[in-house]
Amino acid sequence: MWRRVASVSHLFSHSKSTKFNQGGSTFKIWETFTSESEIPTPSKGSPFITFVLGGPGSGKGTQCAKIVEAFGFTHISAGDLLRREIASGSAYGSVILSTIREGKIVPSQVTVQLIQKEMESSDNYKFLIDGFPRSEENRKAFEQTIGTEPDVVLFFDCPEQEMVKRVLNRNQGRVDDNIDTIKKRLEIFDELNWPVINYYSQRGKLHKINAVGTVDEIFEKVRPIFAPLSK
Ligand SMILES: Nc1ncnc2c1ncn2[C@@H]1O[C@H](COP(=O)(O)OP(=O)(O)O)[C@@H](O)[C@H]1O
Ligand SMILES: Nc1ccn([C@@H]2O[C@H](COP(=O)(O)OP(=O)(O)O)[C@@H](O)[C@H]2O)c(=O)n1
Ligand SMILES: [Mg+2]
Repeated sequence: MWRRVASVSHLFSHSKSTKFNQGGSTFKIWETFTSESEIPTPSKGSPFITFVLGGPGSGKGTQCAKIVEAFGFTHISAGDLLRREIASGSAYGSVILSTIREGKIVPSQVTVQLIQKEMESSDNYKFLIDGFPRSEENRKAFEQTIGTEPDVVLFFDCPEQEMVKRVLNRNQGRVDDNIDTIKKRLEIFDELNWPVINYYSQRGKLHKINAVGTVDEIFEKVRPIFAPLSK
């Protein structure tokens, strides 16, 4: 199993701040530009962790598949792990299912344990953790249990209308891909996601990517972030 050896500092040559309103409060996020940010050098023996954030239908899973192909990451989708848990008939299955149906967030303890098991059973050291953390609670639980922070955080920024259109056309038979659940998921995303984004933005780890365009166009914005890594 891998063990974290040392953290590497992150240098960002360029950043700007943007103000936005959320629930009546004003937040300021520091944006870093993907083309001008540097990522730490990964080494075998310590995990290189990328969190992949974005609303439902923003294209996280689709871009993860491209990153895996180009850069040899192991893709761990929190949603897929939870759906697998339901399908396996586990004791947590029914509570996970009703939580997903309501568009809410499964208790972090459950999700982090599933992610930890996947990481520990992998021979790889480069991980894409997709759809996680979806809340500050998720983020803190990961840090406490795994004992480390991500090296890179991607945020696929997509307008709501586009996300709704994509989710309704996804056609994977998911219980949460219907208009009622999508509305709830977007509300929860809006409420819980921004503090996480803000946190990583302030730590200089956030790469915000405009998720509108073709899959290939978006991947061309992702590619330079990982270019220093070999497959
Ligand atoms: N850039 C894109 N333009 C149009 N449709 C897309 C794009 N990226 C992904 N999709 C489609 O949108 C749906 C949601 O994509 P997915 O990768 O599952 O998003 P997420 O994991 O963020 O929910 C899928 O049907 C996918 O094929
Ligand atoms: N960290 C996470 C990730 C997903 N989930 C649940 O799983 C659902 C589906 O997550 P997903 O990542 O597969 O969804 P998409 O954003 O890919 O559409 C979420 O709406 C939550 O109900 C969670 O509770 N906690
Ligand atoms: Mg997904």
